[in-house]
Amino acid sequence: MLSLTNINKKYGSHEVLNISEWRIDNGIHWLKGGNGTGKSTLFRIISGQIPFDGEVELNGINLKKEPIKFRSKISFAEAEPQYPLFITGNELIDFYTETRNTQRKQADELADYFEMSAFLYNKIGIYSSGMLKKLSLICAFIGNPDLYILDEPLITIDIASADKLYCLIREMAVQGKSFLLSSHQEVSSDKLKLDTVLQIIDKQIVQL
Ligand SMILES: Nc1ncnc2c1ncn2[C@@H]1O[C@H](COP(=O)(O)OP(=O)(O)OP(=O)(O)O)[C@@H](O)[C@H]1O
Repeated sequence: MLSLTNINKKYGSHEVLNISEWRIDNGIHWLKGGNGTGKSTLFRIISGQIPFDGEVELNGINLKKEPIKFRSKISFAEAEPQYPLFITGNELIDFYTETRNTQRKQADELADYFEMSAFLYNKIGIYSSGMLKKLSLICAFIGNPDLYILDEPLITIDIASADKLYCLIREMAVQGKSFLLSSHQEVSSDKLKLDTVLQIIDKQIVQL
């Protein structure tokens, strides 16, 4: 499903990742690990957000050769989402709906599901951190990608919302969608059946 080949990422002279070969199949994958090991950097590479040396392929689509097609198959929710504070949740959702070429109905159902509908007319600047996180999760689920990358999806959301997120991930995995998650909190096996648990050790991805 997802493969990385000869990935090298440096910030200046600081080398963060050096991965010769790595691949994962469809499923739910959890990337754990300590602060600064390179999880967010890896996610930004896979989602085409930052420059890097090497090749990334998702279901046979190469990120560098077919960037638009590749991006349509992937969705990425940042650990700490940052949006313009002067737009409303609705305006952000409209943007995602339009760029992902999908119906607004899907986003409305997601907003209801995460109990965010009442806040979507408000400007993002007045959102609480949990509301902002839920908005970013709603945006991540808009469209029909093959792989969802969720960086620290559990931070700042309440227990009920976390349970809803687990439930949504389980349902979508049954439909054949794949997930790459990071979390500093343990992901308990009764909430999610993980296919692999991964960690970045010495700039490489290791399966635990
Ligand atoms: N834009 C950047 N410029 C310079 N260095 C960076 C940049 N982004 C990340 N780094 C460095 O790269 C390393 C990996 O950072 P990254 O954010 O990928 O780690 P992480 O595993 O996601 O950490 P955390 O668990 O704390 O979120 C760190 O040493 C960090 O300081």
